[in-house]
Amino acid sequence: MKQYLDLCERIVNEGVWVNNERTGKRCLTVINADLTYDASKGEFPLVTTRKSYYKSAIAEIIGYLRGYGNAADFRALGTKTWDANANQNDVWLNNPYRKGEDDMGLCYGAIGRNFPKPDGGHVDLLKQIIDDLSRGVDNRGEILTFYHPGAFHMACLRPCMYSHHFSLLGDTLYLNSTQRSCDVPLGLNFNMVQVYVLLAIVAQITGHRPGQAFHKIVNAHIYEDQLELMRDVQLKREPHPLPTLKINPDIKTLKDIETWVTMDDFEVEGYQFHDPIAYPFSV
Ligand SMILES: Nc1nc(=O)c2c([nH]1)NC[C@@H]1CN(c3ccc(C(=O)N[C@@H](CCC(=O)O)C(=O)O)cc3)CN21
Ligand SMILES: O=c1ccn([C@H]2C[C@H](O)[C@@H](COP(=O)(O)O)O2)c(=O)[nH]1
Repeated sequence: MKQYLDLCERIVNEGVWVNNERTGKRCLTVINADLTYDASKGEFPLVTTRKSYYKSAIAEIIGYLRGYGNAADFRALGTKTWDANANQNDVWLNNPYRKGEDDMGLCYGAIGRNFPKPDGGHVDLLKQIIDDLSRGVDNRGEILTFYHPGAFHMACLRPCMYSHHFSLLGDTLYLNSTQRSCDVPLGLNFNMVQVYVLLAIVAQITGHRPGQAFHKIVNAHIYEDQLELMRDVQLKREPHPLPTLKINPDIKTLKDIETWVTMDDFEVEGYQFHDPIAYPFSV
């Protein structure tokens, strides 16, 4: 929690105003932040200085792992967070590749689970990684990437947290996740949860102990219409101790994640939080 609040303070104190053409808004911005979550100690990185909707965040990452490319599938899993990008952005609404209501196009898991090969066909990057890690193999390239510049024109948004690199040391699993662009009040609140859950659940289904997750952010920003709430409300609050996350131990395979897992399989214990803050969202 301290590293999140330190990043927010740093943006407020040292950030530089940058015009963003896509949203038409100005963002107070810093470059480079490195956050670490220690899953071996069960340090679940949940924001406590406002109510955090962690089930919604977990639904997003499970949807990516399932290869979803449709906001209705995300809603069925428990999050409405893709509705706006799928259905309210004029550039995407006018894109000839958009396949109707709720389509998000080729992004996130829709790419990573079905990555096009230049010589034809596709690769399921996640399945390859799970198969290797389950055999105790780390080939030093266990990278789940959602980043395909050749598909950007076929998606509602480029992936923000675009790369997840797994490593094995003995029986401990590590994760390095990289994010190119980060909406710190809204997105990061979710992304921290997602990095932790990704490490914890992949460790669980491949039979390893979760170690540390290293989360690299390149462009970290606060939108102009979020600044006052962050500076004058959220940053004035005292954080509570971190809660712990319990994942249903019956989840044992990638197939389980793909077929029956719901948000009821994730329980947070000991979550103390301050009142909700409704930050404006930029489509
Ligand atoms: N501008 C922007 N910021 C983001 O963080 C973001 C995007 N766009 N587009 C793609 C996804 C969608 N994400 C989102 C979208 C909405 C919320 C949001 O509204 N969160 C509220 C309520 C969540 C709920 O009730 O489920 C929050 O208070 O956290 C969070 C992340 C993260 N991403
Ligand atoms: O997981 C996510 C997804 C999105 N974001 C934020 C970061 C930016 O504010 C927008 C995306 O805009 P771009 O113009 O494509 O950079 O969404 C996030 O923080 N986390």
